[in-house]
Amino acid sequence: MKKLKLKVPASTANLGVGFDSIGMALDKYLEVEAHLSEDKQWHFEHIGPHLQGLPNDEQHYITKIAQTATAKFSKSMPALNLKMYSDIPLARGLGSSASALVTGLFLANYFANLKLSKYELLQLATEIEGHPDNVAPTIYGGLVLGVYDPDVKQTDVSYIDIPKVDVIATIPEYELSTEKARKVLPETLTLKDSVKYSAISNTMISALIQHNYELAGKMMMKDGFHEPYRQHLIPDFENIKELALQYGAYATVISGAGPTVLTLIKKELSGKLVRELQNRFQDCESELVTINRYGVSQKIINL
Ligand SMILES: Nc1ncnc2c1ncn2[C@@H]1O[C@H](COP(=O)(O)OP(=O)(O)O)[C@@H](O)[C@H]1O
Ligand SMILES: N[C@@H](CCOP(=O)(O)O)C(=O)O
Repeated sequence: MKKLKLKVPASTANLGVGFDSIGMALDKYLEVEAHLSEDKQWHFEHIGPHLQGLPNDEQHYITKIAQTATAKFSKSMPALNLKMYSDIPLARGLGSSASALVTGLFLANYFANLKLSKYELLQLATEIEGHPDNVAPTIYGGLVLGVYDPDVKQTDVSYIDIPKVDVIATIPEYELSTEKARKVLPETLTLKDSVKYSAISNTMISALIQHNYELAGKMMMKDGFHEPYRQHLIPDFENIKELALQYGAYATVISGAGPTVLTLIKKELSGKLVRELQNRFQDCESELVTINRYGVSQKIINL
């Protein structure tokens, strides 16, 4: 019997101005061990606090994704026995659903023998998710920029060096589903505003490439695509940002759809700030997170 082990990273999307387009993989993981189920039924064992309450049968999101992927190639997905552990809190803006989606696709790829490359898996992942900002870094690692064109179902991605900064995630104890946080966004933007915010986004990326973190940070905090509409859903956001900027942060932005708040800061200053954030915002968990460079990893074990 063969067992597949997956280690699937979390991600932080948007980085302020890169709505639905920019994301970075983080060293927090969904870890999965899977083998064929003897009784041909799906079984899930969820370990740790974050996965409690998820279904333990074929209603599971991961099962549905695996079945969707295999059906697309006219194959059938065998039932699996899965053991999962995660340190990615759900519905906090750290890409837990993208990690689950990528898990489902990698399981389908291996157990239904689809033989898809990472590039092809990314195409599939983005087609399901609708935007590549979480799934692309989750699959490839690092900082990824991407665009999905639904008319031709094509995703193109590009990479830049990971920023040489420390990253602090301030994670509230309450959940905010991406679905809810997308409902507060406007349907349209004027041409004038679209030009302004894409110019800000372009400048942010160029500054990141040049390791000019002061300018990149300044641009990140000028977002007009999503942050102004979502801030009211995260009552501590402005106070966290004010404190971080007092402590010398380059930028503080909403991570993904929130409610996690992400701060980029010089390595020399991050320790002091993370302790102060923990002290001042005791209902949140503030932690230093490192950037994951390699994306999802998989190992096959012969039992
Ligand atoms: N490991 C997982 N297995 C199954 N479903 C998951 C898993 N992780 C996340 N999900 C689903 O995704 C939802 C959270 O997705 P979402 O609102 O997009 O937030 P985020 O992706 O920012 O954590 C969860 O409530 C759950 O339904
Ligand atoms: N671009 C999306 C990203 C959602 O990320 P998540 O981690 O909150 O699922 C959005 O901002 O809606």
